[in-house]
Amino acid sequence: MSDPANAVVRLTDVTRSFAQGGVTIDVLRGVNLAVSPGEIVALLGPSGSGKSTMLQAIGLLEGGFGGKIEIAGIDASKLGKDQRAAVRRDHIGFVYQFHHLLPDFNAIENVVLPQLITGKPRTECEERAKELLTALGLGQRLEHRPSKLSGGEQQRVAVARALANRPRLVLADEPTGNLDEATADVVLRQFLSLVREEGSAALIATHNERLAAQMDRVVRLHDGVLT
Ligand SMILES: Nc1ncnc2c1ncn2[C@@H]1O[C@H](COP(=O)(O)OP(=O)(O)OP(=O)(O)O)[C@@H](O)[C@H]1O
Repeated sequence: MSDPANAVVRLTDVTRSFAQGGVTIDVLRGVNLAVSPGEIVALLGPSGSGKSTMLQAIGLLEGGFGGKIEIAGIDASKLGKDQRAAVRRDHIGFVYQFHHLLPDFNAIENVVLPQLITGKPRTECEERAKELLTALGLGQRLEHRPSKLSGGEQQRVAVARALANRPRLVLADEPTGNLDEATADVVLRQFLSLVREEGSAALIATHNERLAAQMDRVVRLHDGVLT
């Protein structure tokens, strides 16, 4: 399914090591991956295998990586901090295990804020926020603050926020890991269906084989490489 010619993200021999207490741990030992436009890829691997480290690398959140990371054809290893932030803003949406919503803002406002940064008029941002939240079944929760939402609802707002700027790539780190099994199923189904509708590509880290089976492709991180 991957087409290396127009990959949304391409990793070539990506490495990452951490030095701790005089010992060096090689977490990523030469990761290669290409994700096609619109493709949804599950990233499986046991705890500590480096899934979060890999997502942080792709999200251009941290330096210190070896190899090459290209996002939408842009070689990120050649970019400075501000340029990396611009690539992140223009092309990437994130969903984390914990929602990280702003507690003093309601659902709509949490989805509007990342859009305002791009300079879009507020009314347009609000329309987009409403559209996404309604598609996720939150049409009756638009004005609720995070503390007034259930865990599954909070996570759905986080999904809407990640998709707000129409990213070409969505990165998700255990997006339903904090939810009970039944809620996780519902939220993941809605998440995948919206990502498909929007045409974004996605790389979703999970421990859960059953959830991974709902995605287009599964890659496994083991001993620092993908299999
Ligand atoms: N900043 C850091 N400094 C030192 N070691 C780190 C750092 N970040 C991650 N590690 C180490 O890298 C390894 C991989 O961690 P990572 O969080 O990427 O794994 P993971 O597969 O996401 O695990 P989990 O599924 O439990 O979240 C672990 O051994 C971890 O201790």
